[in-house]
Amino acid sequence: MSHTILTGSRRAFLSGAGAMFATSAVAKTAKGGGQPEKLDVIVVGAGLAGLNAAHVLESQGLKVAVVEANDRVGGRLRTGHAEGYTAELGGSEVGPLYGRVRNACTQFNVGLTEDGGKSTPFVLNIEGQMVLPKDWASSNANHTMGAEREILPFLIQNRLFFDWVPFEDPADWLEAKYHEHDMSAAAYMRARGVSEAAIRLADIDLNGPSVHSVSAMSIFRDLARLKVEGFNDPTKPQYGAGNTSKRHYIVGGSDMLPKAMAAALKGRVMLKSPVSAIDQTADEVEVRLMGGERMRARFVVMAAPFSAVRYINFTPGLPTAQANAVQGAIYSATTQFHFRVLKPFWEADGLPPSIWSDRFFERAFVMDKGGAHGSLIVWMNGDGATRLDAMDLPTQRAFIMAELAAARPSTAGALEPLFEYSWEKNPFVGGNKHCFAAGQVKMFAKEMALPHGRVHFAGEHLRRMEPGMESAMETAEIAALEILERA
Ligand SMILES: Cc1cc2nc3c(=O)[nH]c(=O)nc-3n(C[C@H](O)[C@H](O)[C@H](O)COP(=O)(O)OP(=O)(O)OC[C@H]3O[C@@H](n4cnc5c(N)ncnc54)[C@H](O)[C@@H]3O)c2cc1C
Repeated sequence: MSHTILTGSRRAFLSGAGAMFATSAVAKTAKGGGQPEKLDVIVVGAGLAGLNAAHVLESQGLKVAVVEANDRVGGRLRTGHAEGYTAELGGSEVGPLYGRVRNACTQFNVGLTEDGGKSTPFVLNIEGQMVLPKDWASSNANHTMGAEREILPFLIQNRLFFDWVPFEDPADWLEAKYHEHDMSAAAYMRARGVSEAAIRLADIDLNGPSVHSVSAMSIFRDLARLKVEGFNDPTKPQYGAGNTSKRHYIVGGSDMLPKAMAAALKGRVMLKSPVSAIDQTADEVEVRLMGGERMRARFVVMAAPFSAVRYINFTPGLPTAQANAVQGAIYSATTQFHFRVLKPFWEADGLPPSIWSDRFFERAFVMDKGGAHGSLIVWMNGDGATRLDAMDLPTQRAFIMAELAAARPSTAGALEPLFEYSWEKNPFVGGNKHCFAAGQVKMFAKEMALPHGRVHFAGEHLRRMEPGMESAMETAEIAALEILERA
């Protein structure tokens, strides 16, 4: 069997713009009867979590290898490039309190900028009507009730849940006294007299599968953390220009950071190497790759999302709470379509450029980058994206363009497709972020991150305090420290 070892050439290989890995970098593993190489730690997954765990462990002298299922490092940090346009298809905003991400940028010589592009004002497109935000309260497309009528559809979730957050300190969300809030966001709203029309609109904006499945605790945890970073005006959106807290973006694209981190590792980063099984004894762990290769180490950091861990066989099996957390994990699907704007369609109809809609495309942000007239990004979350994932992406794209034109005829002929990406269709990621379904915080949130013998867990899905990229870094640090205490 032929193996490619990425050692000396790895740095140049990884830092090449848009580098794609043609060969799996599996080294010194054995198939069948050969003697597998002994490592201190095998890290599964080359997202931020896996790469950060590998760095912390290497910095303490441990021998580490990273195995990655896909043909690239970075996981949910993924940047597309077209002439004059850099498209972030995954994580991009570096929050003001992302100490670990910011440190890593300094350590690995990756730049940060405040310039992430500017978004533009929205027009609402509800029940086939174009409604200016100032006219929403009196619009006949607005079926919400009483004081709700004043709240713009994309602010309903923020506005309502912000006032209901039951804990001040985001670290408190695991405490048993808050378990009574661990019910679906829809049930939570209903119990507080929110109209069905408002619940339906809140569902469109949710970054989770659906308000009917996601626990209110998932929303509270996010909002409590946002409050700490200074988001204290729920009359503004969390995203885009509405969020005034200082955010940064990675120069050259978000995936520059994981590429730099991978290039700086001493050990191997093995691409196209999906792990299929983890067998452990009291002394060591054997990791089996889908190709049949086996590797051994004293410990494993499992930094794959639970949506992918569910396809890995563990012997002995995971404890019940953790197995339930893996099998029951729900992820928010996200699909994005990026278009270059060929002509300023908003000048033709005199409406604000961006659109927030109850049609399939949900959100269409016009940004000031990507050409003379900027770009348009369609961003679908949750069940809305899942509904379309049965179609292949080109079919989805054609459908979305038709939907945009039906909502707003001036977009016809005004958009040139650039990129599209569905996170749910990536079987090794499965979605944008982990959410708890109703009842799951109570059922297993405390146990899901515990080590299973010699296997330690890391990744965004195990977040305690921090969100997004920072949570990947934080949980990796915890897993690495747990191992260092035992090594
Ligand atoms: C559209 C989108 C927008 C986002 N926006 C932001 C934002 O603005 N700010 C922010 O902070 N965060 C944002 N995030 C979230 C952020 O990107 C993630 O939280 C973070 O990158 C997750 O890192 P991770 O290492 O935990 O997981 P991942 O990045 O998913 O890495 C896991 C890795 O494990 C690999 N893997 C899976 N199964 C196996 C297997 N069997 N064998 C080997 N390898 C395997 C996967 O291929 C993957 O590379 C966004 C995410 C998305 C998708």
